[in-house]
Order: sequence, then C-alpha cells, then structure tokens
Amino acid sequence: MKFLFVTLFPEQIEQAASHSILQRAASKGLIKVSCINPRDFTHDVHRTVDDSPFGGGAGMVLKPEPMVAAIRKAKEQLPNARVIAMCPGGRTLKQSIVEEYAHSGQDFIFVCGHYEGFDERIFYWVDEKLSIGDYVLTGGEMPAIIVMDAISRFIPGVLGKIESAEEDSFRTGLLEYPQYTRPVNFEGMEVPEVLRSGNHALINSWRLKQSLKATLALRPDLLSAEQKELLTGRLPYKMK
Ligand SMILES: CC(C)(C)c1cccc(C(=O)NCC2(NC(=O)c3cccc4nocc34)CCCCC2)c1
Repeated sequence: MKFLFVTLFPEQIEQAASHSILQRAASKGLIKVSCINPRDFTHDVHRTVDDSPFGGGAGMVLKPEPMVAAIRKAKEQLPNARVIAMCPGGRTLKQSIVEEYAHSGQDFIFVCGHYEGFDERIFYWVDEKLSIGDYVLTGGEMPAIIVMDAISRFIPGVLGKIESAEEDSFRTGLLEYPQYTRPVNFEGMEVPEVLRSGNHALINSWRLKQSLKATLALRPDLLSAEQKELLTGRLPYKMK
C-alpha cells in the first residue's frame, strides 16, 4: 500500500515513518511512504506557497497553484489513489472508516494543511475531507500520519504474527482490561491472583468484566443499548 503526502514538511512525515512498526513495514515493502512538497512547484525567488486572505483577517492561506500542482503530480504517480484532505471540517475518523480504507485496496494521497488553511479551490482536486477530531492543531501532517498508522495495522504482515488487526483485542470495541507483567509484586502492588491461576475460562471472564466495567465508566458511548442494559439493568430509554 502506497501513502503519498502532499506536505510542506516532508521531514515530519519521513521521521514518523522511520520507527518501529511503520519502519519495519516500509523496509519489508508492505508500505511505501513518499512526499511531494508544494514548495517545489513555486517559481518565484522566495518559493512562495502562502499569501494573505482576500477579505482580510489574520494569518496566511495556502496558495492554490503550488498545492494543485503538487496534487496533480501525486495523481500522476498514483492515478487510482484516494485523495484525502486533512481538515477540521472533514468527517471524523473512527475505526470503521479505517477498516473501509484498509479494505478498499486503494493507495492514498494525503493533502496536509498549514497556516490558516487551504484556498477553497484546492478542494476541487480532493475526493474527501477527513478530520481526526475536534481540537485546534498547527498542521495536517500529524493527522495524516495517524491515518497512515491506523490503516497500516490492517496490512497483512505489518503486525507481528501474534495478533493481526482483524482479531485485535481492540476489536471487541470495548476499552482494554488492565494489563500486567512481571514482577508479581511491584512496590507493594500485586498482580490480581486470577491472572496467575492458569484457569483461562476464569481469566477470560475476568477480562471481559473488566473491559465492560471500564467502558461503562469511561466510554459508555461505545456500549450498545443491550450491553448497557446487561450492565446496569437500566435501558437508556423507556421501553414502550
Ligand atoms: C472546531 C475545530 C476542529 C476545533 C477547529 C475549527 C477551526 C480550525 C481548527 C484548526 O485546527 N485549524 C488549523 C488546522 N487544523 C487541522 O488541519 C486539523 C484540526 C483538527 C483535526 C484535523 N484532522 O485533520 C486535520 C485537522 C491546521 C493548520 C491548517 C488549517 C487547519 C480546528
């Protein structure tokens, strides 16, 4: 799977893909990460990529020419890729979207914003807008890296043999149960006895109960109505 980033800061992308699982995936040829810098499509001595906004206002807007020239070049290199502009107004990323992307068999061109954002005409060249969530950021590079990370986990061979993203323990859609490893006693805090019992039926039910308890307490929105009812004996709405 190929990931092509249209970005003014290629080193930020290259750095993110040069560690751990993504680095190994790249060296195994499972993913290919590359960048196209709009600054390479400027023709003035200052290599200008941004300019003041029409209508006034603080900050600078990304000029359309360098961005669109870079996107065109990207589409030349990856004609069938999905062109995704990372921006606050996009649909919010969630695991179901990651799975949709991972199973689409497509390559990806991520267009990353900076300064005050894109000239609106750039979006003519974009298939869709995507956001990683509602907080103010300095650029679209880290969001694009997050999307690449999440998609890459689904590519066969990227994760160790132990677990693939499909059977992931995260696949329950619940929060993780508490995890422990050696030592048994750390500064007076002991590992729960059940986890050392060797009784895997008991361990699995303990883990499921812990996941449900944690999810109910911290992220009830992840629970289905039935799961909530099972846990609390109360339905979030009055049954007729
Ligand atoms: C209501 C809300 C979301 C708080 C909001 C409202 C208005 C502006 C922003 C904001 O952050 N503007 C800056 C900007 N952000 C992003 O690119 C960005 C932000 C969040 C999730 C993202 N996912 O991908 C890209 C994302 C980076 C610089 C270029 C202009 C965009 C945020």
